[in-house]
Amino acid sequence: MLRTDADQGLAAEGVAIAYGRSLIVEGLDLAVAPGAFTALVGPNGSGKSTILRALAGQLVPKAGTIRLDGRNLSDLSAKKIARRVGVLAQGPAAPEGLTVLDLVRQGRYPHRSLFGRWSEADDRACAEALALTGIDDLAARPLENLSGGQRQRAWIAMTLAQETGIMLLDEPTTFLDLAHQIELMHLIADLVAARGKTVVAVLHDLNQAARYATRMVMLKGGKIASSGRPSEVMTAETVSQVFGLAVTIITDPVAGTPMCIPAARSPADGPPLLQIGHEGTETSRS
Ligand SMILES: Nc1ncnc2c1ncn2[C@@H]1O[C@H](COP(=O)(O)OP(=O)(O)OP(=O)(O)O)[C@@H](O)[C@H]1O
Repeated sequence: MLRTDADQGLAAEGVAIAYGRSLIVEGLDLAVAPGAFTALVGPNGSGKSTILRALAGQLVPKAGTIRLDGRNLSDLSAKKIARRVGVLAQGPAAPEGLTVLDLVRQGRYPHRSLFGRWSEADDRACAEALALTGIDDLAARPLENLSGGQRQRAWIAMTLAQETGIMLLDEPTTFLDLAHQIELMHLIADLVAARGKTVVAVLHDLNQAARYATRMVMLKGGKIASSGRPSEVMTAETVSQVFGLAVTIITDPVAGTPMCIPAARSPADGPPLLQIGHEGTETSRS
């Protein structure tokens, strides 16, 4: 059969997802752009994690189809999916006593056959994942003795060691201090630009999303409110409408990407403490 670009990567077609009787997502059409960094953004409870879990094959849609490289995800084994799609869940848990290196080595599981021996390629992938996340020196430490940010980097390293073409990351910057957040965003952007990875990341920081992602998908109430390049999605009108918050969009003075500044507090709270001047500069309330 002739394969086309449409057969490569992940795509949801007419997907509905429910927890029991509550329908969370309906009529979702989302073709994940191959070789792009897509940021999934939206208010709390808008369905970001739910959609990510469905794209990872962890939730079976009530209706519609999710395709991986043209094949129905529901027809593929967990191991087959894991060779192609790496997943960083939100708040993952690990058994007590597991060291960072043990965890990272788990990332190689999808590449091992039943009696397959640990290979040099496995070692190299783990070493590289530890180095990329800057946690080589923590390799022997049990996970439960680490700070939240160190633990989060260990989980990211495990996902990297999996060496998949597609990575689905649910709030990867959770627990990370600002410097490590920026480092991680650079790392993701580099993996996409230099290694052709496809990344979908749930992000709460709209400005980081607009700065580093090449595409944004903004959700509201389980539906796509807007999708496209950050400059297309990050408009004052869309952000205000989706988040119910008046905002001003200025140009990020460093990256040149759209940057969202909340323009006012709720009217009940009185006038804003800070107002945005015409040139995008902050002026204090007098
Ligand atoms: N396991 C579950 N069982 C029942 N309802 C759930 C479950 N997980 C999520 N939900 C509900 O589904 C809706 C979407 O949740 P989801 O976690 O996908 O949102 P989100 O956009 O990722 O939110 P947040 O930004 O707060 O992480 C919410 O109303 C939530 O209460």
